Amino acid sequence: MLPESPLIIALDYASLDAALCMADRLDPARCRLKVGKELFTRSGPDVLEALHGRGFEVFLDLKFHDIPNTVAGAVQAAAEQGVWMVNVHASGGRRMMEAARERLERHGLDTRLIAVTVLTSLEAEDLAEVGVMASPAEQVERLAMLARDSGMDGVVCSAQEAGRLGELCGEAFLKVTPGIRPAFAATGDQRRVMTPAAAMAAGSTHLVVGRPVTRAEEPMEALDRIEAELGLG
Ligand SMILES: O=C(O)c1cc(=O)[nH]c(=O)n1[C@@H]1O[C@H](COP(=O)(O)O)[C@@H](O)[C@H]1O
Repeated sequence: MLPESPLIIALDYASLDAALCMADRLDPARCRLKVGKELFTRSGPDVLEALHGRGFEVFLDLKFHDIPNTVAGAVQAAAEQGVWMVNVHASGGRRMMEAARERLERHGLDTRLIAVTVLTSLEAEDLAEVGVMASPAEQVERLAMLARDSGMDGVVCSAQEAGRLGELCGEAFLKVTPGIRPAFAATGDQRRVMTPAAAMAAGSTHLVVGRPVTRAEEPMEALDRIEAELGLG
């Protein structure tokens, strides 16, 4: 792993075969991989074993959100399968996040544990519809501070919020930012987006990139262009 590579490629595929086909075109020295809900629900832990076997570090993105005991058990199960990072929803609250942290510590598991703040697909009107009257930026700040105080290693947020969170929660607090759109890629369903270089300049520690690489006609070329933009490699 290039220690300086902040890139996490989202393997959002409907089958293990399709996911491994893409993984085989990527290089574990140049990126980490993210396994999300669709792929994991279809393939189960086999996908983790297959990716670990190919030398990739994996972010298991299942965004757990449930009562504390249930989330702690799920986080433990993920960590015991050797994943590099796992996440929960910060809106699950302090006791849920603390239970997850405590469970990892009790079992000596060093998987990074981060919390999702406000999804990058949501805008102010969407929050208002679910009864959150704060702006996305305010809600992200509130949830990030709660996540830090509850023992999380960092948060998932939009790059637009990463700078402010650096001031509030410190540089070492991880800011994992999806909604990354290089100039050559379509925005799609994302709302709060930024280019890779702008996202790093804004204070992101890791960039989650999905379709701009995985749907590109030449995924490696897309990765090359992002690395060039970031001055990597
Ligand atoms: O937790 C995430 O990774 C995540 C949080 C969020 O707020 N927004 C978001 O897009 N994601 C994930 O980041 C990836 C973005 O993929 P692309 O939009 O294809 O680049 C998807 O796998 C999403 O599930």
